[in-house]
Amino acid sequence: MEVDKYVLHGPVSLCPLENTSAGKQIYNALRRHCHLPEAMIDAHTGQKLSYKELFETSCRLAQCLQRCGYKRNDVISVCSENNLHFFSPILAALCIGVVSAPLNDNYTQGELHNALNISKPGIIFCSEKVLPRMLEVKKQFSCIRRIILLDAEEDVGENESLSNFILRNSDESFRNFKPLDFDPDDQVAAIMCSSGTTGLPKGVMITHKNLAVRFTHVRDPRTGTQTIPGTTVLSFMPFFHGFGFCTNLGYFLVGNRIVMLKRFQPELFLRSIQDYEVRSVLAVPPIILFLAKSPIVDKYDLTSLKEIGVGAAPLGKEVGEAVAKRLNLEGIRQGYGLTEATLAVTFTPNNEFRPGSSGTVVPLMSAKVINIDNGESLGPNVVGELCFKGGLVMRGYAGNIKATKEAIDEDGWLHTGDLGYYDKEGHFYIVDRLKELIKYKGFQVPPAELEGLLLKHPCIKDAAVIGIPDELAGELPAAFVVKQPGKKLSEKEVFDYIANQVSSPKHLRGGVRFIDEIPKSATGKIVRKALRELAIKMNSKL
Ligand SMILES: Nc1ncnc2c1ncn2[C@@H]1O[C@H](COS(=O)(=O)NC(=O)c2csc(-c3nc4ccc(O)cc4s3)n2)[C@@H](O)[C@H]1O
Repeated sequence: MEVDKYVLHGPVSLCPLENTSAGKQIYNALRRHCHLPEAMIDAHTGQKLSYKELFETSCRLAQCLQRCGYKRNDVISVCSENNLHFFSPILAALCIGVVSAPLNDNYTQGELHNALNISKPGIIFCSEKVLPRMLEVKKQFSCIRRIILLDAEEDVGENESLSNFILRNSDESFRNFKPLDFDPDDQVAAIMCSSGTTGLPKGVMITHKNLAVRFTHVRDPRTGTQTIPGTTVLSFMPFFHGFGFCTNLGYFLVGNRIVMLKRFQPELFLRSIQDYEVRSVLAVPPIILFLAKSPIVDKYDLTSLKEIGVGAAPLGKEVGEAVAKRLNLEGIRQGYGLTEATLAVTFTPNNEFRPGSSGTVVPLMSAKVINIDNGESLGPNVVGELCFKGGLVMRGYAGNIKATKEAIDEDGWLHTGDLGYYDKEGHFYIVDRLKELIKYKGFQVPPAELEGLLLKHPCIKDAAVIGIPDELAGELPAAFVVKQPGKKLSEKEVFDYIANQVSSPKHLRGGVRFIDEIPKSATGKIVRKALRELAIKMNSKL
């Protein structure tokens, strides 16, 4: 173990790290939970999926994929709003070493094109809502051999419904299906979209080993009550994002009763907690702000709620304290995570609530805070870049060795691009972001992606995008634009130009500002700090 006195190590894991694939672990867990009547409940319709149904559907799908010639390292994609069967193909893929590439169901065709270029799936499981876009994009990808509808009762054109795909490609011999054996450290389980510290979205390769480490956390009683089979949890984070993806896999492993929302709807969110007597929920800061401020919260009986976890973006200390007081909780469990490290790498351990802190290092991980000028490890209460090492760190970015080496150094330390510090008791506090990444309501907005689109506009000579602080959303994407000489262009035209090409979180809600020149360093990098200061000055004149 690292001897540097300023390296912090997570506590000894209370659950043994199983050296088997995540697929085998999930298979064995689902089989164990077959007596539990409810795995997932759709809060919109009341429709239920039992653990027996989830287990059998996943085994049947594994048999289907094998019969369709899918082997280890082949890729499937799932592109759908949260759905009862979102995870069935993913659980099947985990069992046979096929890689899952979940995609944002709100992606435009252009965004889907970029993402599919990374993962190149053979089958896409999508919802009827996504199908039209997927059919258009499919024309440019010869690798895509099938599109299967997760939420259709019957086939749609030549695209099979999930039930018909299973009917036509599996039989009762699925009961003999057994997950394959392979080295968990060697096998990629999922490719998740993330832009990392800079540039365009990349494909984060999460291995079976990464998931196995996460699975030790979900069974660790120090991480909360979600560790108890049958505990009812509310799940509404997008399943395609690392936060929702990995937490739900953990819920299945434990045998939780998952009440699912397709997206956050205030009344349904509160009514679901009340009616299903939800005990635990994971959320992003905007939802915590809602719980702190909305008058409708008092209309519902939320006394079943004993645990709220939050992460993916900064949470104001006062907001967390206000919600804990309003809901009669000891505190809000904060976690800090990134897609490149599977899920949370720091987390509020049992009953060690520190307002404003994102918790302590999780088991099987190590952390250090480094001086960004000389790379030296820093002691407590000194701000520097957060770095993490251990079993949660991704394999790398798919097909991008250069970006991988920029993120993970030769000693295996993941450089997060986040600034923070830890106190004398090892509680971490996130202070700011070194990296370009903008977080709008917990969603990633890569400036480079929007800058690339802006530079394609005939009236735009140069452009830069930054995040403007916002109490509700965290940050709002804002553009600085240099017009081509003699060209006319309005702020609304720029806003609409971007909005027509990208999904909602990337819209320029922070505004569009025209300037004569984008500030750049000697190496041609955009000086975003100068733009943040300019935005403050310009706003102060509004
Ligand atoms: N707690 C936090 N405070 C401040 N910023 C936070 C943060 N967590 C992520 N971030 C920011 O999001 C960036 C990463 O964005 S990302 O790639 O989209 N990934 C994520 O945001 C991400 C992936 S998993 C995950 C979490 N899992 C959890 C499980 C339990 C729990 O209680 C809390 C959490 S947070 N977050 C980080 O680099 C950082 O800039």
